[in-house]
Amino acid sequence: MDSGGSDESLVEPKKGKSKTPRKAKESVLKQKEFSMDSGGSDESPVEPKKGKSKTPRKAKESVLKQKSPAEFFAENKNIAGFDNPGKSLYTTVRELVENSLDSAESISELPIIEVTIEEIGKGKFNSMIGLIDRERIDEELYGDFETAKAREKRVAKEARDQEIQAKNAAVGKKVKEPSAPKGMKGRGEASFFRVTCKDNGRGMPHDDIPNMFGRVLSGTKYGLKQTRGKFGLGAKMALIWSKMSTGLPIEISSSIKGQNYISFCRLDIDIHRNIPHIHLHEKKESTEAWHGAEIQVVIEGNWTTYRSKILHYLRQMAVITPYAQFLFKFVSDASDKNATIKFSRRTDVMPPVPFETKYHPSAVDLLLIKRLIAETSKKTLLQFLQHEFVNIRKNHAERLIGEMGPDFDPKMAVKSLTSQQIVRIHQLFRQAKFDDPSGDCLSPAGEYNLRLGIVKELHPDMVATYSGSPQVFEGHPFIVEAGVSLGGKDVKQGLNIFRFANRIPLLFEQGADVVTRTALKRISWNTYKINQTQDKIGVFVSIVSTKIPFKGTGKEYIGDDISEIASAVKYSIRQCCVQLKSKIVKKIQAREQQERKRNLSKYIPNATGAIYDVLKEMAQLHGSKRKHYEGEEAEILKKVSARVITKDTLQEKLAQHVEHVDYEMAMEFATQSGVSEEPRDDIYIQALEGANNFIDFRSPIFVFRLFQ
Ligand SMILES: Nc1ncnc2c1ncn2[C@@H]1O[C@H](COP(=O)(O)OP(=O)(O)OP(=O)(O)O)[C@@H](O)[C@H]1O
Repeated sequence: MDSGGSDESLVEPKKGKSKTPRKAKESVLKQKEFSMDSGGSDESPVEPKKGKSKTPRKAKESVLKQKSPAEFFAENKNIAGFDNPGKSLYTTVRELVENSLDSAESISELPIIEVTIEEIGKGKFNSMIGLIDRERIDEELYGDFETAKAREKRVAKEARDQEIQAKNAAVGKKVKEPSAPKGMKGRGEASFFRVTCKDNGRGMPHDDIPNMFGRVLSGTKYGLKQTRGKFGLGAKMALIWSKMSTGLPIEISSSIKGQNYISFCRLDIDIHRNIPHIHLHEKKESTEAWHGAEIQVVIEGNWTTYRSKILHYLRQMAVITPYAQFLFKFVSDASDKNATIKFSRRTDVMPPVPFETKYHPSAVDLLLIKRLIAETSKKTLLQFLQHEFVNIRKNHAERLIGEMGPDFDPKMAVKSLTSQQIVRIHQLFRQAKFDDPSGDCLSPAGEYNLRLGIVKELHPDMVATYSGSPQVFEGHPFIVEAGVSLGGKDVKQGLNIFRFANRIPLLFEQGADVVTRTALKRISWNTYKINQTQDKIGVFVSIVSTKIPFKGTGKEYIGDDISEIASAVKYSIRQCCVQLKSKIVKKIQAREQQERKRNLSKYIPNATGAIYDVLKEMAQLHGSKRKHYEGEEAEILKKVSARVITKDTLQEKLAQHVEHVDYEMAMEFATQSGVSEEPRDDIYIQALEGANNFIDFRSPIFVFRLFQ
């Protein structure tokens, strides 16, 4: 429990690097600077004073105060996706799962992730924190207290409602869910959950763990790299929420490949100072060869209302990361609520690991240029331009320096640049033209994975996918991939939209998202023979980038205001629609033709009857010499008289002909709509023995002969 900030357990945050030397550049722990956050250093020139400023002021509201980032996010937790207990349970699961995926992928390990949500009853929770369960004494104090009169009224109303429902059910009308009784005051009983997430990822350096989990805005993913995490916030928000709702600390176990111990850390966060507050931090002997992390946090939540969202999230995550294995468990004292769901790995093909890239000159602002100058190891301006940015080669850098003016020189010390000179560089970066960043550093899900996911998830009748080439917004490369499906199981009529950003499923704030808006407003589905309201349309769009322009830190949607992204999304969806259109048109044509042939069969008896009557009449005329026929006609009439051609033979021939045409149409139909929908024919491989130097693949309708 929170010991109220005992000094012995406080870890002095280490700026930037931990003691342990690390090789991998991308895992260097960084913290975002905040003026308030002095990191506990005594040299800090301005000690933030809580409460009052020196100047005496009368008006209370004008008292100057500062907040730490942890305090800010604790007070505004909704902007990080922690709006209410249910949503907080969902966001906690997703933050932990996304960290696990990032971690396993960063070492090219096929992810194996186990998520357990254990429901903790009030009694168990109280005993965990050493609180004695108390019986209610004064019932009237409680929000759910009802007077005898109110109870009577409620029971009568419930009885009336039940009667109406029974009547409705009897006449087949839709039965409404009974609403919760009104008039309850208070927030009701809280539900508590222990959330555990275990992975087989990179693990964390022992000394960095406290800052990674106990200092808001610290993480290893601030560089320009496609990662799910970005803000250095998610895990800390789970801890802040646990501190706010249960007061319990977070527990982290971690081991790095080749390490012979497991780091264990139990900590909470000093919200006012934004530093970790360590309860226990130790190295345990390890006998197993496990590497990865296991994070455990106890929070208030609401499983009933967010169950489907959490499962939906995991299912969609399994769609976009089919190379990962997820095991989800819900454990409760009520055994009928228990559930175990395994999302098995469906492919071993993992997209390549995205790599860190440098800034594009058009993506930097003044502040960033200053930071890059302060951090660079390069000595001269020329080296700085050439090595700290993408798409500036040596001679290009020289030309740019020439353009900056007479007080610039390729050999000048980059650290000696004045503020004005930096502004000049910035101005030139904005005006000059540079090649677009290549997008090599990105790792999209891939058309194959996307298609696999769609087919697995929706079992559609038709699907088309498209993978766009890298594009750029504000100097950041991005790639859009899309899939459009028609039909399938559990798909509602109209548009069913599935959004992914840096391989994270986005489930909330759908209405304002660029994908939803594009699909709803900018695609004229009719043009592609798709009925926007009647057809069951699945629209999948996955965007990857070194910077996903999420609205808010909750990573719930991408706004519709970045024209480059909006038009790339539109283009990708349209490309899928174009592919679908040709399939749809052919399918319609084939179906119409097939229909025509079937109609023909229907008329065979009448048609043959009529023809045969005419032939018989003609044969009689020909036989009685009242009319003379020659050649082929005479031959036919002779066969009619000899009863070689009868009504039955005619009918048979006509039926055979229609059957034949129908078969051809069916074949064409099968080719167009995919073999999976048609009965399959076996094909046979000829035995290898024998003198032949070829292998035949035989089917009733074709033979493939492969020569050796
Ligand atoms: N399961 C894990 N395995 C390895 N490292 C982890 C794991 N979970 C967290 N970390 C480390 O802790 C850091 C902080 O995680 P946190 O979730 O707070 O932020 P983030 O993932 O960097 O960004 P975001 O707030 O956008 O999710 C990460 O950058 C990562 O280095």
